[in-house]
Amino acid sequence: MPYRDVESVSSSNNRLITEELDYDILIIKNEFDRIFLSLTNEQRHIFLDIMSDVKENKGGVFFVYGYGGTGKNFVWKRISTTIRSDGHIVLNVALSGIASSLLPGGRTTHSRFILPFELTEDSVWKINPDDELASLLRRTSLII
Ligand SMILES: Nc1ncnc2c1ncn2[C@@H]1O[C@H](COP(=O)(O)OP(=O)(O)OP(=O)(O)O)[C@@H](O)[C@H]1O
Repeated sequence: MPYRDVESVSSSNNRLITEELDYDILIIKNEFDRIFLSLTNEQRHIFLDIMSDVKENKGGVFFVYGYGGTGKNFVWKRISTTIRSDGHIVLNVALSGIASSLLPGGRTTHSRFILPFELTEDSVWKINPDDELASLLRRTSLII
């Protein structure tokens, strides 16, 4: 018998990873189909650029700018449903609680990454490579 992959064994015991994979794929796929055809050309370009890096595991960083109501959250929903319907992990975070509630499965950045409340220019975020959160980050395809 082959040895079991250490990362996959620890993943199955990791509450944070289990939570992030605990989406109803059928509901996600329905949501995906609903949003699929309605992206504007500009939204489609953003979607394809980001998804291309995600699929090739390139580790890119994107900054998407747009006035209020121009459809940024709409693109995040489309990207999130695409990644989740493939059984992968996307973490949706925002600085404020209200903003995070607009994102599918959203959490505040402080809560998700267990950041210190008092942040200064010199703040350093430490994470132990053996922590559940570190394993979650290793399994994560995209952070929005
Ligand atoms: N391609 C689209 N097809 C249909 N509806 C869309 C599309 N893009 C955006 N919308 C709708 O337009 C409204 C505003 O979009 P959204 O909330 O994504 O904008 P936003 O840029 O994230 O706004 P804000 O910056 O204020 O949070 C929403 O009701 C959204 O469902």
